[in-house]
Amino acid sequence: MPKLEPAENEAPQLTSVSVSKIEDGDVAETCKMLQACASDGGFYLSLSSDADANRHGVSGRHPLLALADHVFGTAKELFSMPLEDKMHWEMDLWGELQIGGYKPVGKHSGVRRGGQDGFENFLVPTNALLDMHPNPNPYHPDWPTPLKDNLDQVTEFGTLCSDLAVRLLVAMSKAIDPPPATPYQLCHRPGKPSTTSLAMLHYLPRTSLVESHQVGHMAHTDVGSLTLLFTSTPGLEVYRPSSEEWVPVIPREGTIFINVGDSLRFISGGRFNSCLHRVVPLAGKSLERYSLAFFCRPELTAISEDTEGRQWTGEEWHRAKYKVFRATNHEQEKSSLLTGRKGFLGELMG
Ligand SMILES: O=C(O)CCC(=O)C(=O)O
Ligand SMILES: [Fe+2]
Repeated sequence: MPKLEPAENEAPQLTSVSVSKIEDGDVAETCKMLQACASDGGFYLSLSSDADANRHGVSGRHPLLALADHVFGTAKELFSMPLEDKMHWEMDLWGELQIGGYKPVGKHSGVRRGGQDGFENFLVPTNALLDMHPNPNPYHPDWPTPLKDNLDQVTEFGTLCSDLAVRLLVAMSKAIDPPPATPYQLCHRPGKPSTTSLAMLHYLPRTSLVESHQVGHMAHTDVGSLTLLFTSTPGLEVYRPSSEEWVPVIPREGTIFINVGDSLRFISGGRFNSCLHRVVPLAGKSLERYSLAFFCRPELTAISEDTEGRQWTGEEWHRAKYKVFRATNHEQEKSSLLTGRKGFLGELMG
């Protein structure tokens, strides 16, 4: 008998850990995080706690959350621009690494077989924000107005996300037994060129503008090392390998979701699992969804080995993976690049 989709209130819980406990060196909390990386490949990270109230002032609200609110505002302004204006920044015009620019709805496969995706996104390469050289992508000084007007906050948000990702990598490297030959953070040195990027995503409500075959976000594992995901709207699901079921990620106040990508799976010698996830359509037709995803990715020249012993630089893996996002379902099924499993697309049934 097919497994029932779990109702929200009986969802098998994904692990939740507190950032302040991890940063205070709490061994049990850090082990919980490592276990989640090895099993589901993802976990909730709570940024708010009593300890944070002391650290960050009376409100106890982590500065990253306040900045995220601001960047959501920027994203909403940006996506409300006319399509023809947004297309000036179409990601293919921007640069061949596809770590910057605008992706219109329907460019990639979607969550239903044979269909297309149901979201638009705008990617901001953090290299360009911090104006690094050499830069893998041409710097595009002429940002869309909403981004230009809020560049300081967006830059600060990217910097804080990057700091947090690196602190998590440090905690992981310290706690894992046996310790890695190269601590994970040394492949993610801030200031070194990488494909690290910040994505603003907008899942459109199902109106006449969005065809019925343009739905959600296909099942995939992320190309990089750690993804920091911010959203207040459900829709994201994680595939739990141990029970072969999709588990919903339910947004919680003061909490973000972290997932392990392919690069960290490789760097960890396969001890971590890359989180297989997808975004399914919302129940209400008129609902729309915004999310922010900070993709912490290894340095362009960092070398890691996949589970079949093949070596990749950060850049090579990135290029191989992006090709498959645009392939047909038939092509995608032939390799394990997209979902980590050959012949498994994890599409939404029914
Ligand atoms: O929007 C989301 O919740 C997930 C986005 C995502 O998985 C991605 O862009 O890689
Ligand atoms: Fe993803």
